[in-house]
Amino acid sequence: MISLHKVSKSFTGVPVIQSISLSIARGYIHGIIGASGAGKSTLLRLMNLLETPDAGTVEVNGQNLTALNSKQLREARKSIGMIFQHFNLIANKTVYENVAVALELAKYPKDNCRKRAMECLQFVGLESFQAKYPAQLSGGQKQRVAIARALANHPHVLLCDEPTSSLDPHTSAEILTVLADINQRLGVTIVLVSHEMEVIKSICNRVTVLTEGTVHETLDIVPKGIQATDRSANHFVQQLMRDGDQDA
Ligand SMILES: Nc1ncnc2c1ncn2[C@@H]1O[C@H](COP(=O)(O)OP(=O)(O)OP(=O)(O)O)[C@@H](O)[C@H]1O
Repeated sequence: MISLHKVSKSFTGVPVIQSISLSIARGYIHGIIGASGAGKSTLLRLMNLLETPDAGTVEVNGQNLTALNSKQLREARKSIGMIFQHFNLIANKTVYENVAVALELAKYPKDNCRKRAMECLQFVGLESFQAKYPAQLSGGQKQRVAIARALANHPHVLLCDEPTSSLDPHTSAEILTVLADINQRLGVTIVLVSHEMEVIKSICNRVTVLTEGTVHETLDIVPKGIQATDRSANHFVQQLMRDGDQDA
């Protein structure tokens, strides 16, 4: 579904992503974990070309994004939703308008906009909040609106950048359940960046461990934890799991 081939990115001459090749399988919930500054968010933003790679190619759903012009890229991005740690809602628009704006920008047929926006709000359980403003919502509700907006254009892929990091554990679990539901019921492939192993373990089928802009290891996740394929990766994952436990 997503294929990165030898992708590199530097900021002001400092390499942040170093020749990464990575595949995200269709239908998976694929976690990306690593220490602060490892390059997780940058890697995610390279998947929809919010960051332009200095080298390498990014393919999504069989389309080489790096070869597209800006109009073609705008079109391709309709099938790639994204949510963020701080929700990124528009403060002076209502809940309904926050979702509808994604449809308007994508030139969704005008007659169907209302129906589609309400469908998405219904999916996240917020249809009765349509006239409220973001400031009137809890953090979890704001993230649900952001999810509804990300779903509006029927994406094949949902990129999630620390979607639960601003939320309390209970709300965090609710949002993760919504994401698992989107994956299972709508068949959307999800990439989930988090620094918390507990978050990754709760819904991901696979995890990539990032260290200093390189892929340390990609591991399949089994219900009781992580199936490490080598001792060093196992050690690293155990360390992350201990850190996660301390956070909890
Ligand atoms: N737009 C930018 N301009 C300059 N430097 C940047 C930019 N974006 C990221 N960086 C730098 O790239 C490095 C990796 O950042 P990134 O946000 O990808 O890491 P991360 O693993 O997601 O970290 P965290 O868990 O703290 O969010 C950091 O040193 C960061 O300061």
